[in-house]
Amino acid sequence: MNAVPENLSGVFDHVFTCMCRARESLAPRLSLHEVGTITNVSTGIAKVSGLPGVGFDELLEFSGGVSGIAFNLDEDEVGVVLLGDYADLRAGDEVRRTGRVMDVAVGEGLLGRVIDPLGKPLDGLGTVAGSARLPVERPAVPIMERAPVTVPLQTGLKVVDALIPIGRGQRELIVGDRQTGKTAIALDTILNQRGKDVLCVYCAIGQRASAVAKGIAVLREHGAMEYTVVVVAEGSDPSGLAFVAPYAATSIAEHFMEQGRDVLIVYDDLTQHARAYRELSLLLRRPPGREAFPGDIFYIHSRLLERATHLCEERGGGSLTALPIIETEAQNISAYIPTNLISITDGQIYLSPSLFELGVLPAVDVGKSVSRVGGKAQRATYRAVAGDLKLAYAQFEELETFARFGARLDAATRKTIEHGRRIRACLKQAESAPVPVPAQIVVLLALTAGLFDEVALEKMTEAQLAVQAAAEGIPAQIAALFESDRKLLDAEREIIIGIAREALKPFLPEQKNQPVSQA
Ligand SMILES: Nc1ncnc2c1ncn2[C@@H]1O[C@H](COP(=O)(O)OP(=O)(O)OP(=O)(O)O)[C@@H](O)[C@H]1O
Repeated sequence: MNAVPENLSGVFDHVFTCMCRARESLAPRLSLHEVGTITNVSTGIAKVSGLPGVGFDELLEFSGGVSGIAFNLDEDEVGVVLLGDYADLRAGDEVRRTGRVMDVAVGEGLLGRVIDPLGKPLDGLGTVAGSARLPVERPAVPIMERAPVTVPLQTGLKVVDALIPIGRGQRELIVGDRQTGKTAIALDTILNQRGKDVLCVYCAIGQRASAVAKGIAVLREHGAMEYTVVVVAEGSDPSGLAFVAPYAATSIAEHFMEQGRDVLIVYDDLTQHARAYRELSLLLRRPPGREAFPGDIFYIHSRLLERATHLCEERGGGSLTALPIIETEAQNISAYIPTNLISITDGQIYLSPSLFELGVLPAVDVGKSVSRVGGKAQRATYRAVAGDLKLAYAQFEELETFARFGARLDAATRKTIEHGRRIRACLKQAESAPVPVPAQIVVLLALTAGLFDEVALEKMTEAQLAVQAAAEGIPAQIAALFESDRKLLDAEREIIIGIAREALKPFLPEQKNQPVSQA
């Protein structure tokens, strides 16, 4: 306690100071809150008046805990996209400004969780413990802070890793008709990141609840949820949630990337995202353009995918690889949304319904697929084998069309076709069964060396599984080279081919199944 001064004026001073302090502590703290009213509510949209100071993208609070984003700022009305159940909202209800933009919880606590784009848990495992919050809309990393794509992101799918390689920090589109295995490719890639120090974010947009549950079950079954965050906006959720879902998922992924981690994000799928945005824009009476999409439909996807990158060393060297999925109708990849996405991304994996019907799974059409930057990230061993393979496969596809007409073929052409059929058989792969790098390399080397050419087509699946299993026998010092930038020496190649030859013995015709002399 302060001592009371001895002279009288000092006492007055002291009393006065105390009174001032007391008044300050009693004074009510006033802060201004703008409160508006709803003038109209329709499907996922509200019109609000009486908020003259509201900013674009500002988060607004409605009664019942529903939030919304200020989307259209007109002179006397604000068009708001609703982010929750709007059934109880009525014209005349109050709307409050929050003075902030929408943000989402981020951090390690989200790994293994299934959440909605607002960060609410959907898995019944209690509240989500984020370590920080980040705005859902963030500017992309400036060019000067980006590094070239140099490290491969193994998908575990032979056809992709060998022929359409993806690098960490790349954006590779997965495009195809309905039910052609688009989700399966993305999920397999996530499964293959187990033990590879890559965190994953799977963002399901506008899908049926059963399809999402199936995907999550696959991830759980293979122990992939430990390093994965699942962000879900189901088909039955308001369009506003579907619209913000990929941005929120990207902020979650970016947080890991900024800590120097490698991250993979899957957007399944952006066709539904574009449709949700079209619905909101039409309800907000924005002018429709081609296919009734609003004028800024390209921008909503480019600003999203531009956030995927490989950061330079000064920024921690993390990376964010994006696998957006797009659904086409009747194989029309030149429709509006697919062409937009093709031009934004660094390549595409095209899935063909005709290959799917023929049972060539994954149904990747190698001719229409491309990876514009991943080739530079591909390891030297892969590049050496994959170069020959791509050429041989392209030749085969061309010749196969002629062969269908029953034309009489010369011996060389027949050989090319038979070899091509074996390449196709080797690139087939079951779902949820990613193949590790050594097993892929031994199969690909055996293929290019023509070892499979003597195996009957109907025995190919079994034969290549045997070769894959034999990869266990590759000496450790050679297996270590697969991760390095050095090409295999001829002697090392021979060792691997010898292992494959041994594994293939039981599948060769009788007369060939003799002990092979070294000569
Ligand atoms: N490599 C594979 N081997 C066997 N079956 C597969 C393979 N890839 C996909 N499938 C099967 O094909 C079907 C369609 O796969 P998926 O759901 O991934 O396709 P989609 O194109 O994502 O479908 P949608 O258009 O509904 O999103 C599924 O039943 C899946 O099990």
